[in-house]
Amino acid sequence: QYNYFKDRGIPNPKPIFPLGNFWGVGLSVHFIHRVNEIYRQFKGKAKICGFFVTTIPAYIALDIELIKNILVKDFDSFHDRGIYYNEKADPLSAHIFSIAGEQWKTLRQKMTTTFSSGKIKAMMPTLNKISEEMTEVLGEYADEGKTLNYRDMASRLMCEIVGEIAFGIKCNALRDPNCEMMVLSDFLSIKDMKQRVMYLFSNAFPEVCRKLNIQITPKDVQHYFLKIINEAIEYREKNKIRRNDYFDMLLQLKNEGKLDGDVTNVGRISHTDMLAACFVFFVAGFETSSTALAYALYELAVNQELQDRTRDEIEKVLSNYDGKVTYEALMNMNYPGQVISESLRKYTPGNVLMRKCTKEYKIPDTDIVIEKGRMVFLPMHAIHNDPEYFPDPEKFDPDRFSPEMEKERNPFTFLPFGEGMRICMGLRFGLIQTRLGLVSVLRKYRVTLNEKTVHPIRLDPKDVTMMPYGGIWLNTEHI
Ligand code: HEM
Repeated sequence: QYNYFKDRGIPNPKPIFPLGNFWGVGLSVHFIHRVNEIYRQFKGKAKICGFFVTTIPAYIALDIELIKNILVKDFDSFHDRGIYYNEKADPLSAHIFSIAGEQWKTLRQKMTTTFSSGKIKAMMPTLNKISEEMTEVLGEYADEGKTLNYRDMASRLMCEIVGEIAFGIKCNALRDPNCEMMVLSDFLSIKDMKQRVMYLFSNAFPEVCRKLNIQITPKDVQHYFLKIINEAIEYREKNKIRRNDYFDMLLQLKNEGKLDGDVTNVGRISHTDMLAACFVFFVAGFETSSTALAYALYELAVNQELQDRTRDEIEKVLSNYDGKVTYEALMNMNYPGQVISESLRKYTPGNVLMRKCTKEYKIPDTDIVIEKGRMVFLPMHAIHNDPEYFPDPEKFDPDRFSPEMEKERNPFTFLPFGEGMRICMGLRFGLIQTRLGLVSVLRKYRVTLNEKTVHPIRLDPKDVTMMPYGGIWLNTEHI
């Protein structure tokens, strides 16, 4: 089995039975560090290399042109992510991030309009109310001179937003770090060994697992989310409640097949689609946005000059909007936007993009043929930290994203939201909520590094997300 790549003339790091190239991953080595090591070992020597997830061969694309082809030009051969889902046994798993083929295409077409700028604008009053509550909580920490784990606070902010916007409930995460949704969010880290083995197994043998009706969403998570979503559907339908939130839009799609004010009828979504669409907001939007915000604040705490510049730019832009944090004001915040981009570069929350080969694929100008069914990983965190594309990659430098610098760069070297037909569906919303978080903190407070933070940051190897070991502890001072 371990001769798979050798027989095909494709370079690969030496595997050792039975874990292949996964020894230590999830225990002493973070998954992304192993991928980065392999990228650095073979980059420049080949367009693609192989590695073994236990005994299963998978690819890592090393060449930017090949990455572009996989994501865009040859999408036809790579339209799925190869993630296990099971509509019947595990309805929450069948969300748009995981589902495949025609089923994905139809649902994506129906759901695209839910993230238009007009729809997000309508959600701004709710977002502003939540950010004001966070500002109040931070004020209490500032008054008492207590340090705060901003990695956790960023998650609590995003949890509160997801609760209100996607589930129509107030989960009180800003005041209560142990609220149910926050506690359950732990499953996203896949730290539990049994859960990790289940993920590996179900993605390696999806057909077997489908036949056996294997459920990968933990039972307590499934129970909680099905309950709150079904209750909210019933309550809103019975009482004819209308609100400007994502949940309302999904209800419109479920019941009418189109959104209020839209002319085109895109077709109704099923009840199961609705359940999974609420859940995907949590799975795809919560951890990513909070990671981007927390690391941006960490870097600005380390570099006070950058923090002052960011704050000045925020005030300058807001002065054109009567000091109000509107959708347009957030979209026009160029430098704070660059700070978020730099955070997404250095700490890329979606650290590898995944594609499953859905139709045999010959890599242009080579003899290499990728078989149908094989997984290909696109190592975006490694590319974002490659000195060839981002000189001195350890340096946090938002000027890398000035319009002039961006023009000079191959756009496929910076893909924090992915690219092509499966690009992040919540991109605009993700940017808005992250910028809103940054603005809300910096307008009123100065953050400085507390000695409790492990500095420089080390990732927690047991976590699949970009979780900093020990948290990001910052002091909060009134401006
Ligand atoms: C800063 C915040 C965010 C980042 C960095 C991010 C990143 C990503 C990445 C890397 C992907 C994979 C793209 C690919 O494979 O080409 C993705 C997909 C996705 N994201 Fe986001 N995301 C963010 C926020 C959000 C939010 C707020 C939502 C809200 C629902 C969301 C929903 C999705 C969905 C549904 C997909 C799957 C799209 C599909 O397969 O058709 N994301 N995101």
